Amino acid sequence: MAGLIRLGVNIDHVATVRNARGGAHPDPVRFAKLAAEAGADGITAHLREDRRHIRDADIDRLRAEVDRPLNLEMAATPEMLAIALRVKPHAACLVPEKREERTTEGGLDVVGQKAAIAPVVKELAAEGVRVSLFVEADEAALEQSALLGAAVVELHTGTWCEALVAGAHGEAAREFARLAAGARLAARLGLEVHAGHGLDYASARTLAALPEIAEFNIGHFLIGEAIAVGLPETIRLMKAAMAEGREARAA
Ligand SMILES: CC(=O)[C@@H](O)[C@H](O)COP(=O)(O)O
Ligand SMILES: NCC(=O)COP(=O)(O)O
Repeated sequence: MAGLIRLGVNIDHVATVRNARGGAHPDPVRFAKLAAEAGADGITAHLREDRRHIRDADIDRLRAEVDRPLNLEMAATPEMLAIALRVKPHAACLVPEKREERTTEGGLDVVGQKAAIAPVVKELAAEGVRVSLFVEADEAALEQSALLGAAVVELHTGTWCEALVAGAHGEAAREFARLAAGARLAARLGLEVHAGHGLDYASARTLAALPEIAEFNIGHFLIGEAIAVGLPETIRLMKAAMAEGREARAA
């Protein structure tokens, strides 16, 4: 039987909530520590070029304060490369980025952009950073990823997850078959196989059956669920604080 799949917890959207008010609360580093205590195998954070959620200082603190491997998601740009070489995360996952997108919309064009990606992979690897390429589960992308010298590919699961949520059964079945074939090919090419984007309990359960997959990176769903699951206790603590204030006044 294949070993257990590692879980990388993406804390981007703690920072999204923090930034909505421009203050320091909630703190993504606190959530990363809680995730680590709860069994997360790694922490993932995407430092977008527009800094819409995670910021440079978050990355520095995640590296310094959290006792789990940090997977830094980044565009393959000179600015991000300089940051990664300074921070030296455990891993760097190169992802495509568009300013106007709400979230990552697909895999990296490793074939069309190989000239730009190759030196980034090389420099990171030379500094001991494990390089992962976030790609579609397609033959050309996987073969090119191996040629580029990446240690890992993270298969983009977003299209499959969207089809599942929409109840588009035919498309979901085709996408799952593509992911399964991609995972097999990537493993044959000597790449470690990760998967992520849009995963929830149901899709993670289904995808975990693929024996080649070593790691999932999951964020948006986990943070959304954490708000729901954590709300009752938070309300209890707030009511207790309010009652204590009243009692103190009466005393
Ligand atoms: C690369 C990927 O699929 C995501 O982890 C990415 O970080 C999504 O970006 P947002 O967190 O900004 O939605
Ligand atoms: N690389 C995928 C990731 O880190 C989390 O993606 P999502 O669960 O926030 O969609």
